[in-house]
Amino acid sequence: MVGRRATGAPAGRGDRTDEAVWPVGDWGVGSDEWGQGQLRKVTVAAACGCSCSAALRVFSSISRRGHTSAASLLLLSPSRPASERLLLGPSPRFATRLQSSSSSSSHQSAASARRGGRMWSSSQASTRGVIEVGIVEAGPSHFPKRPATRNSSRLNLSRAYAIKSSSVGSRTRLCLGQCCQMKSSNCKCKMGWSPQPPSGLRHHLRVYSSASEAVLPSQSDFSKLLVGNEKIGVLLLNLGGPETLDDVQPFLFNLFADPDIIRLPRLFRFLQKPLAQFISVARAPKSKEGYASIGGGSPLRQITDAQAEALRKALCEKDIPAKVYVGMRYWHPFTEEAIEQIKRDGITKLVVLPLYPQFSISTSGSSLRLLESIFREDEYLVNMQHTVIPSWYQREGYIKAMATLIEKELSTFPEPQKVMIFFSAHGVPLAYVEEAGDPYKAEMEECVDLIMEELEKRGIKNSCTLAYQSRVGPVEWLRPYTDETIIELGQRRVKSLLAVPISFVSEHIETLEEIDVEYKELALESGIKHWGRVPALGCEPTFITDLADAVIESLPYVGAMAVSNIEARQPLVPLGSVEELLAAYDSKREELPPPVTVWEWGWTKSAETWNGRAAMLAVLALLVLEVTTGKGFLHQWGILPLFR
Ligand SMILES: C=CC1=C(C)c2cc3[nH]c(cc4nc(cc5[nH]c(cc1n2)c(C)c5CCC(=O)O)C(CCC(=O)O)=C4C)c(C)c3C=C
Ligand SMILES: [Fe+2]
Repeated sequence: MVGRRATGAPAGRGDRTDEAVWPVGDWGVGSDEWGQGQLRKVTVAAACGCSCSAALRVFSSISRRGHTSAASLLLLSPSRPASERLLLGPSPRFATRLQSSSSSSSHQSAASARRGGRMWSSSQASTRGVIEVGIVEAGPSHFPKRPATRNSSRLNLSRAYAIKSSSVGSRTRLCLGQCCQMKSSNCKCKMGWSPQPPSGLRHHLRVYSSASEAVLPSQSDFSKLLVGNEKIGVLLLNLGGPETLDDVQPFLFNLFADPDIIRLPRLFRFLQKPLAQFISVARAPKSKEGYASIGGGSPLRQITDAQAEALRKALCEKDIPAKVYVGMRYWHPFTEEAIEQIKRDGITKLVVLPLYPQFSISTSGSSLRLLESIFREDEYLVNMQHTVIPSWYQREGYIKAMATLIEKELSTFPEPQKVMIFFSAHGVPLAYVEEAGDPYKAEMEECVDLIMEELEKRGIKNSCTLAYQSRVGPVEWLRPYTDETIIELGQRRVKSLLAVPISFVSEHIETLEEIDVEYKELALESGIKHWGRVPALGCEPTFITDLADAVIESLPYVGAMAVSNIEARQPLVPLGSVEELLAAYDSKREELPPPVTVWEWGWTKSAETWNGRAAMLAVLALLVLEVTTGKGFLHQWGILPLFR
């Protein structure tokens, strides 16, 4: 990855919407509940990015339920020429792009081509604020009445509102961000739900029905449409960290007892807790040293709480009254505690938002797995509608916020254009990516591409590198390693490095100690003359606003539709239920080899690690023996007494 450069602008970003391509007469909302049997034509449309994938997901749900024979889905993106319509067959897998060849070259950037040319992917759409329309046509026989289910992810087409914003263009964002922003001092919903959204908001929203077309009156504005009588909750998921030095060992125990962190083969699962106990006790002294050096505990809780409050305010300013909860995976406030509070508050719609921009089995995946087990066993939660935003590294607001931080930090260097931008991501064991299909590495690389593209648009053309930090244990992790890369860059006479922590959105031990202290020291020793570090996003306003937009964009789909990303051929679905996301993921997953018991002889990469460790142990044992007994090779050769 060293020296990778991102070129070109993503397709369609910033394109002006052409009203002419909107088949206005043809689209509308099926006002019937799913399965009334009267629906001849249903249009699923929504603004702002999630629509394309949402339409795909509706279509895919229909396909999966066997109602496919006459159904077809036409996706129209107003930010693209009419020639780029997608006609989807019985499954999105067989998507055919109509007349795509004529337009693809002009609209597909090098970066999107590198990412597989997913011109219709929701991730790109949501990055761009595109409005897209999907039309499902089917006769009554294709919409048989569905029995009511307890499944929280049931498909309910009446919830798929058609929304059209009059201010079309690259920044449509459901209109809310532009014409309805209120100053935080005006924010009425301090701690709960405002009974009525403020009146006088002009959303320019039009809701179409298959029979008629009507402009929404102001009191039935968009936020009311989304919120209605629902009590909306947002659950922020994060890892958690020890708040005192006494918390360190039990925190480490919780972490290593997680089968998504230390993966043992089924047969050895009974060893999970004893192993966690052993490793946590063994690692605690080193970890404690680290936490002691950053003030005696992790700042993660405080920062995440502040982000939750900032997000609540941002949502409130956008007329979406919601409660925001924090659920940590390995320390207080535990996810279980957050869920109890959600139940006590009577939340009816929940948006689950992991605070990791990129998805990994070991982070968001682990928290979702926990949620799944909690949801499955609880009557209230089974019936509560929810959706998950599994990763959001591609969102425009996040990318721009990161670019702005980098730009600002670059300007502090004596020669900004000569600085190498050093993206350092938390690593994961290689087997997660190569054997278990963790999308983490792919998402990380795409994320770096997007940030570099954004910087390039601002005229910043520095070189960059991506490496992985914080490896733990004897297995091989994602390469290149941060420490080795720093040394290599020093040898290549790179003189200025700007470290960018890319997998975290808050400061914690791995930024404050590992990057700021250990890697800085290593860099200076390796010949780097100028070192800088970009701060984590924390409560940076552009970032928080973007998270709020992500939540708002997901609301029409809470409980309405969810389908596997794999089925829809997305890099990762922007939305889905916990259950379906994990089901999709699990169906692809292979059992990982055990991380600790792997032993290979020969000169493979992992054998190198193990053989090296075995040799070190043997040498150490000989040394101890020699020092304690005073006999051995070193004494015979007269070497050891020299050190006395
Ligand atoms: C994207 C972020 C993270 C990934 C991926 C991740 C994977 C991962 N981590 C460990 C082991 C440890 N992680 C520890 C702390 C820690 N890790 C992350 C983030 C990711 N981990 C955070 C935010 C924190 C909390 C830091 C804090 O301030 O408290 C620790 C404890 C700290 C230490 O002793 O170094 C360990 C251990 C593994 C094994 C893993 C993937 C399998
Ligand atoms: Fe970690």
